[in-house]
Amino acid sequence: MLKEPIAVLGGGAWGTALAIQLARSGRAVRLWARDPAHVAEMISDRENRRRLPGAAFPDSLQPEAELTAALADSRDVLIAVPSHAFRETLEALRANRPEGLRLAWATKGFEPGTGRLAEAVVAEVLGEGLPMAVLTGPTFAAEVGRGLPTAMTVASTDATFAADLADTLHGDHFRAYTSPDLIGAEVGGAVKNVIAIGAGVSDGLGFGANARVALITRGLAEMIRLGEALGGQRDTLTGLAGMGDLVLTCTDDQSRNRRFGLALASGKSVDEARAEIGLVEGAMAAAEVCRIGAGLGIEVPIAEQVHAMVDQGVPPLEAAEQLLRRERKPE
Ligand SMILES: NC(=O)C1=CN([C@@H]2O[C@H](COP(=O)(O)OP(=O)(O)OC[C@H]3O[C@@H](n4cnc5c(N)ncnc54)[C@H](OP(=O)(O)O)[C@@H]3O)[C@@H](O)[C@H]2O)C=CC1
Ligand SMILES: O=C(CO)COP(=O)(O)O
Repeated sequence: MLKEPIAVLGGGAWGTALAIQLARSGRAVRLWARDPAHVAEMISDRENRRRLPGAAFPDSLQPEAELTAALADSRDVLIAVPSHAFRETLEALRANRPEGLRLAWATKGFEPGTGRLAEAVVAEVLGEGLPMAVLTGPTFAAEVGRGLPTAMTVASTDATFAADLADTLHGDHFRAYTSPDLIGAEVGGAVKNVIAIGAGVSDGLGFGANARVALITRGLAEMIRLGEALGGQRDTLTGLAGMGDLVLTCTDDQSRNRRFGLALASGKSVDEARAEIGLVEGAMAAAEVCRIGAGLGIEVPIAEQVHAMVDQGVPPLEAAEQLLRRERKPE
């Protein structure tokens, strides 16, 4: 087990839950958040009351307000900020780049506005050749914070880095599976959020269990088509990082993406739903899934209707009817 520190960048629910899980192994963890007042609260409370209340910090977890301090003795860095803040965080990291950097991220989404995968953004900002890993899978932060049984995927281009991360995360109630398929893992985590908005809308409109499962299954088909075309593997997309996370997010109200869909179906506007729920990655990713699909000549009909509702003001019932009116075709 590695004892050298790891820095977690991002003091949201997920950065905090992962920092706690990494620290449960006894490894030193520096948790950096951008707001010094928030960090001061975490230092005195020994928990993140703003974002993950009730999950006590293990002794080896140290909140940090200064990025330079968080990175001073950590060559392993895990980014857990939202996708819209990913590039900016990489740029801050570049300015303080540790010697021998190995970079992981737990962000789920494509870069808003460009549709780039996170690994492409990493290569652009930090250069090629860096050991990279994605932490993903069906993992609600609150449940990880409470120590409830969880399984996740650690996908990496570097087998040693994957093994080091998985060893640190793995524990009595936590199973970390390794994979070499970074792209499949990334696409699964980004696309499932879009489909979960659709599942929330469907349930909110009262469509029932048949429609929900039809969306999940046909959503998986969209995810696999897109993921394979981008270079990901089918096994990854039908595993924890793809189907697992898709089912979790489409079926449980802990999901913000699902709740956003429920809110739209109840008549709330996109802005009202966002204000109520906070971060909704799928609302940003829908346009990017459509952009990537169009570029590759791949059909993504569910993502298109989510994009229409979120970005073009199409009412939920009309979007659902568009999907139902599509031509009959072989499965
Ligand atoms: N929550 C979950 O269960 C899971 C989340 N994820 C993914 O993790 C990522 C983060 O989500 P989550 O932690 O839940 O989000 P939260 O909404 O809980 O928190 C977002 C955090 O990001 C911080 N942040 C926003 N912009 C910046 C920035 N420019 N620089 C630094 N920090 C910034 C916010 O800081 P501030 O508090 O100051 O606003 C906040 O602490 C998302 O991509 C999500 O899909 C993945 C798996 C599970
Ligand atoms: O990614 C998640 C669980 O795996 C969290 O999903 P939400 O962002 O929809 O809450």
